Amino acid sequence: MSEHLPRLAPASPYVDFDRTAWSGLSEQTPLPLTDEDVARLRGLGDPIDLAEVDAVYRPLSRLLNLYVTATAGLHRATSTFLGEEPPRTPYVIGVAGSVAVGKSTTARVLREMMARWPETPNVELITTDGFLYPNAELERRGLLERKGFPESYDRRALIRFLSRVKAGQPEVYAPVYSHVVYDIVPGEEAVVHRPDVLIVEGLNVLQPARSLSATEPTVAVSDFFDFSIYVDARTRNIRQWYVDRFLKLRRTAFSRPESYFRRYADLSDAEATARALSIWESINAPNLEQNVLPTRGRATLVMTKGSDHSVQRVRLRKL
Ligand SMILES: Nc1ncnc2c1ncn2[C@@H]1O[C@H](COP(=O)(O)OP(=O)(O)O)[C@@H](O)[C@H]1O
Ligand SMILES: CC(C)(COP(=O)(O)O)[C@@H](O)C(=O)NCCC(=O)O
Repeated sequence: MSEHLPRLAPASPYVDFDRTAWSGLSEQTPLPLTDEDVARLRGLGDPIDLAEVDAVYRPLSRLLNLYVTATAGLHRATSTFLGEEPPRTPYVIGVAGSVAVGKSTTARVLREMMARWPETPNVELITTDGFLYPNAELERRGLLERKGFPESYDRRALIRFLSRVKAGQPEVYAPVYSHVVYDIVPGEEAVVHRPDVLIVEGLNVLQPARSLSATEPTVAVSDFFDFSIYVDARTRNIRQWYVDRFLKLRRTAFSRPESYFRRYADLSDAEATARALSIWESINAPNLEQNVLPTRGRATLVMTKGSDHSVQRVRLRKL
C-alpha cells in the first residue's frame, strides 16, 4: 500500500524570499531613519546604508510590529480566561550568529526601527557577553581559550536575568563586558527597565535546553524568546570580515592604553593578519561550526548576507 503513496519532499518550516521579493513586502510602511541614524548605528567594517535598511529592515520591523500586537492579544486572551489583569510582559527578540557577522548592527538597527512604532516606544538591548564568566573564573575552569563557547557563559545568571525581565520586574541588572579590556567590568551593570521590547544579542542565544543541575528543570535561553533572528553568511566571508575588522581595530580599540590587545596595535598588516587568522581558526571557527551554526534551524527568521554584507535572502518560519 505504502509504495503507491506519493513521495513527499520533507516540508521546510520556512518560506524563502530573495532580496527583491522580501524588500517588496509592506510597501506602505514608512522608513523612519535617516542617513545620519544609519551611520551612527553601523558597526566597525559594516557598510550598511539607508538603502539596505529600507530593503531589509523596513519589512522586518513591520512583521515584528504585527507579531508584537498579535502576542499582546494572546496575553489578553489568557488574562480574560484567568480573570486577571493582563501583565505588561516585554516582547523578547534573540539575535544569534557568528562572531563578526554583524549581529550588533542588526540588533541596533532593529532597536531603532521598533522604537518608532507607537506600540513599542521603549526597546532595550542587551548582549550576552556580559554573562561570560570573568577571565579569572574562565582561567580557573581552563576555558580562557574558549571564550564564546557555551560553557564560557554563566547560563544560570542569564536565565535568571531573562525570567525576571519576562516577569515584568521594574529593574533588572546585568553584568557588563568590555571588548577593550577583554573582561567583565567589575562594579558596572546594565539595567533593563521593563521595556516594551528586549533584544538579546549573542553568539549562543539559540543553544538548545540543557539541565542546570540534576534537580532543576531543563531550560533554554530561547524559551524566553518570542522571536529569534539568525544572521547568516558563508564562513569564508565571515572569516574575511573578522580579519578586516582586526586590522582596523589596531588604530582604534587596540591602541587605547587600557586595551588587552595593546600589543597588537603596532603589528604590520602581515603580522596582524596572521594573528587574526590564528584566533579565528583556533576559537571562533570551531565555535561557529560546533555550536552556533547547528542552532540556525531553530531561528524564527534567518537573514543571509552576501560577501558585501548586504542581505541576499530571508527565510521566515511559517510552521
Ligand atoms: N577586540 C575588540 N575590541 C573592540 N571592539 C571589538 C573587539 N571585537 C569585537 N568588537 C566589537 O564588539 C561588537 C560585537 O562583535 P562580535 O561579537 O564579533 O559580533 P558582531 O560582529 O556579530 O556584531 C562589534 O561592534 C565589534 O566591533
Ligand atoms: C565576546 C564574544 C565571546 C561575543 O560574545 P556575545 O555577546 O556574542 O555573547 C566574542 O566577540 C569574542 O570576543 N570571542 C573570543 C575570541 C577571542 O578570545 O579573542
